[in-house]
Amino acid sequence: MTVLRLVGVHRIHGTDEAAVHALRDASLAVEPGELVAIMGPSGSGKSTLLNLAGGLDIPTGGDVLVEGTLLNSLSRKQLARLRRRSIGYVFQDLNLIPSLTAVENVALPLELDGSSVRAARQAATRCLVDLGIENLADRFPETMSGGQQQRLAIARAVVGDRRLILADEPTGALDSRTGEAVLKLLRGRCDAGAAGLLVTHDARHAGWADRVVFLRDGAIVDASTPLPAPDSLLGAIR
Ligand SMILES: Nc1ncnc2c1ncn2[C@@H]1O[C@H](COP(=O)(O)OP(=O)(O)OP(=O)(O)O)[C@@H](O)[C@H]1O
Repeated sequence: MTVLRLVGVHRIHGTDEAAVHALRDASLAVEPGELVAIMGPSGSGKSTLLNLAGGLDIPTGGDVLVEGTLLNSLSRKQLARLRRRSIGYVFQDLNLIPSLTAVENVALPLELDGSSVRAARQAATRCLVDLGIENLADRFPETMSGGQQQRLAIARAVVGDRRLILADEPTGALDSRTGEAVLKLLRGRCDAGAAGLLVTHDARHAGWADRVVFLRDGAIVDASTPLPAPDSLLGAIR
């Protein structure tokens, strides 16, 4: 089943003269296993698209469906539950909880969703193992490098088998090698069956995606296959 579908989606912020048409008639489908990069100039609507896909914002027109469920047909409570269960976010601002260890940070969304502490810890540990970062399990975020924190944020986004992963410039200020390692984790989750949307300004990062969707002034103006990322950068870690 298509994991994410946008059908003729519009988002207008503000009203009258102050109105900004942040997204215009955007249609997009992302299937299981696909990683789609979203590129475009600053202000072209990339974050708006991501927020709408994740149910953090409501379209002014059109439909957003996650695994066939129309988001604007849900009550607030149902939407919150769907977001917790099906959608993982990785933002530049990582929002890791400093007083919790890595495994506790990753377990938290599952506990909030009603899992027992024990089951949540087990699932979090499995997730850290899957992502190859189990060595971080008992560390607190402040003792980790930026790249380790970013990998942890990805673990928290994908724990519990979330089907849709939304990443807004997830490599932030990381050096290119660490950034590529973070993208490799995202790619791996998509290869394992999740659907991913990756907002990036960097064409090399888009090289990890199956498709690139270009936005300009809120409209999808092109969709293409990305250029392969240079072997020199990827050879060592892919
Ligand atoms: N809450 C808001 N109120 C008013 N205008 C907004 C709001 N959020 C976004 N916009 C406007 O909508 C347009 C699209 O913004 P958006 O953040 O989606 O672009 P972006 O492509 O993600 O930009 P960047 O690359 O700089 O993050 C911009 O003109 C922005 O100023």
